[in-house]
Amino acid sequence: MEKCADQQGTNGRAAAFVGRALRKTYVTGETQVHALRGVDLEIYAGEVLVLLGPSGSGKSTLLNIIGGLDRPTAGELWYGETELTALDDAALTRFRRANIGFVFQFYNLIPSLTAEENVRLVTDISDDPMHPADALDLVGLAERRTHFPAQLSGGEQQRVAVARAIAKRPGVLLCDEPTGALDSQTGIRVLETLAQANRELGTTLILITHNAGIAAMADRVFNFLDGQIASIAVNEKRISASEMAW
Ligand SMILES: Nc1ncnc2c1ncn2[C@@H]1O[C@H](COP(=O)(O)OP(=O)(O)OP(=O)(O)O)[C@@H](O)[C@H]1O
Repeated sequence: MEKCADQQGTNGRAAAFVGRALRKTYVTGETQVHALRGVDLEIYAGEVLVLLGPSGSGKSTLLNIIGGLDRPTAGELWYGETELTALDDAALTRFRRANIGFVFQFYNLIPSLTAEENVRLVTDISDDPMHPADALDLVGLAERRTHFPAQLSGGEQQRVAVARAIAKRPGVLLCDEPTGALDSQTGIRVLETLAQANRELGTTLILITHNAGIAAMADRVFNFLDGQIASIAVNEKRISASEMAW
């Protein structure tokens, strides 16, 4: 397929992702749910992007498609020079392994493994990973390397999950409600860690949240409504997680 997308964003930054006319329809028996109804998007390399919108508006569906966990029903999606929608399953899995880190609301750590061993699960199968101890150091948990998840607070467990996601040095970090299960102080600490990865590793950071206050730490905000991006807000100046109103 011819590449139809302009790879330079309006502000001159290179686009990490370009999507055109993305649709996703879930079919369950007789019922069809149109989760994405023709989404056009550009996501710039190195930006912090927040996806906001009511429950069911399509945010997670889009995040899963960007991360190569799912495929659109129609439309095309590019990552740099690669058309993701043209890849077979094996190639899409390779793309995901090489380029994407995920952080979910529930940390999904393996209870019988220490913090460091949880991170090592990912670094063992990556090409150019950080040392697991360095990734834990980056999220401020160097002293907790040998602790098991049950010996860590919720926020600390989420920071282990962040360390696990960034240890393979992914180009893109996708976070679905990463602070949804955390109190404000702990949530802010986790967001600071994510912002630090964006700053120090240049990782493109895409974050779903229901907390509109978090939008202030983004470069841009996609406001979702009924399976579409209804509007895009640009923050001229983004604030640090610690300055945020929760
Ligand atoms: N696997 C699935 N099968 C059928 N319908 C689905 C599936 N996944 C999502 N949907 C539907 O698609 C629509 C969009 O869901 P999605 O999870 O993307 O929304 P969301 O904006 O992330 O919502 P939330 O904020 O509640 O997580 C919803 O109506 C949802 O019920």
